[in-house]
Amino acid sequence: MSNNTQSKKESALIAENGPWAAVGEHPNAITNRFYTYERVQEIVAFIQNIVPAKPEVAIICGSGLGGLAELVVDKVVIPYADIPNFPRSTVAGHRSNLVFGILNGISVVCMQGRFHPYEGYTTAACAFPVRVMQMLGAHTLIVTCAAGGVNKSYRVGDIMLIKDHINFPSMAGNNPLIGHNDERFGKKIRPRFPPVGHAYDRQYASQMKQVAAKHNIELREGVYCALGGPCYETIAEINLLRVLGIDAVGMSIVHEVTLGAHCGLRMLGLALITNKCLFEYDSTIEAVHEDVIRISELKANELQQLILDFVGGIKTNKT
Ligand SMILES: O=P(O)(O)O[C@@H]1C[C@H](O)[C@@H](CO)O1
Ligand SMILES: Nc1nc2[nH]cnc2c(=O)[nH]1
Repeated sequence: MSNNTQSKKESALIAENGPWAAVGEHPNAITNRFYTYERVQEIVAFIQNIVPAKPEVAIICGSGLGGLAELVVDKVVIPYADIPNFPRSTVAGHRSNLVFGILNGISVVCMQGRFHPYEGYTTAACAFPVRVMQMLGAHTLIVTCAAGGVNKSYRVGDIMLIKDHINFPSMAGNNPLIGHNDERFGKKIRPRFPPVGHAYDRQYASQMKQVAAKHNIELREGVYCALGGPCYETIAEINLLRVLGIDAVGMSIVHEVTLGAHCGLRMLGLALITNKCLFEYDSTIEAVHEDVIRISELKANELQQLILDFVGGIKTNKT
């Protein structure tokens, strides 16, 4: 059936039966109807056939930060393209691999490449791999990303521990949990209205601060906000974000953390400040993705050191 015929049929259905016939037609609801619990189970079974060992920690690598996965030993690499119904990353600085193995003594799975809404994926599609990784056995999710520094005191190359986030897409009605709430995702019953006020684990945050202090790495702590992208921000937008108390701005993480909270993961977030945001109209510097990747790769070692040490300190969960 052509798209046109399909939408004519849907319109006729709504005209005949009222607006409730459209329930479930939000793009995220459609995605969630596709990535059902059973489909996630199928993907998990496919992966377990290749890698029987359970990962404990899931790591999502941000722009230019995929090198972390190279530190994994006893590695098994599964290209996204080989996994049934798995999306592919289309952005420079993001490879498209799931990397399994051991990182500083703990079993991990790394997403070497993430999905962003500006690539054309719904936020539900961008985030659904979090459910896959949780179902594979992960109890912890570490999200990393490149971000622009909104806080005027931040410098290029700073690493920010994410204390909290502002999910602008969700505030505008684009939350990855829109649609049917399948209570089976996660170990407990997952609620229709999950709390996210403590999505970033406070104990993990203080452990990360200790790791940074040990390595003499200055760690900022602040609020990350996600916008839809792919444009970088206007000067007026940056000034607005600053008034709102936002420290760093990016185009990812928040939908992943939302699903992570829904399925009960303990989470830690790190943003690498790859560029200073524009505040002044007479400034001539503009953000460019090539610079974002260059700075990420330049500072990757520090970020990797932090994560390596941090995961080494996570108590193995044998339950
Ligand atoms: O995947 P992350 O959030 O690290 O990537 C950021 C946001 C855009 O994808 C890109 C812009 O340069 O970097
Ligand atoms: N939205 C946004 N994302 C980024 N990712 C890296 N730098 C930036 C930035 O300045 N703005």
